[in-house]
Amino acid sequence: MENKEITILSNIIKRRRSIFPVSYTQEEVPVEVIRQILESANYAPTHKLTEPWRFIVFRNEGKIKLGQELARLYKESTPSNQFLQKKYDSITEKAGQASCIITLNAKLHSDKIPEWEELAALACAVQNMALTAEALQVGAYWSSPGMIADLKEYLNLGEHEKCFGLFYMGYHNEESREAKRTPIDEKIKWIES
Ligand SMILES: Cc1cc2nc3c(=O)[nH]c(=O)nc-3n(C[C@H](O)[C@H](O)[C@H](O)COP(=O)(O)O)c2cc1C
Repeated sequence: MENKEITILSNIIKRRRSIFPVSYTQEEVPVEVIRQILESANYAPTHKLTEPWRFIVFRNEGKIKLGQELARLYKESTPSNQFLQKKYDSITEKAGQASCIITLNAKLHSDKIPEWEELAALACAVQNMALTAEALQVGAYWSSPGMIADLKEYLNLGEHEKCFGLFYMGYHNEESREAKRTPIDEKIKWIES
């Protein structure tokens, strides 16, 4: 008998693609849908149950201001001979195109476990979000521009909190596309004796 659960899960995993703001429609992702996506994040595995994932959801004027701050940080941190006006403009444009931007933060517990384990747990949480978004037909992608290292003050993060990315989301009109991956067999070694 066909196992429906594995078929559904496998389809969602393989179908999920990073969908970028340029493809988002202007239809708003409702707060309940955002909450449903974040609820999935909360079920990620977590060593010593530190549950390090923390999120700040930017919508409406909030996301526009975040875009302006990211653009300002880009300008501030880029030598004038490397500064690109096109890139500067695209940062605020992306914030305008997205329905919401979620900052992907982690609360570190350096007395309990190393930072990489907290980051790994956050990444598991983000994958849960991405798969849930796909199942709800919401486009999303994890963005990790250099400016996130300088966002701490703007985000008012605690002493032990760190930002590891931005999760852009929006309904979209993109055709489904195949994943670009080399075969898994090239990445597995079997040892049986
Ligand atoms: C930790 C992490 C950071 C990423 N940062 C960026 C980024 O800054 N810019 C970008 O265009 N894509 C970023 N991506 C998305 C990748 O480009 C994308 O996952 C990859 O091209 C594979 O495509 P797929 O997600 O559609 O399978 C990031 C993905 C991960 C997991």
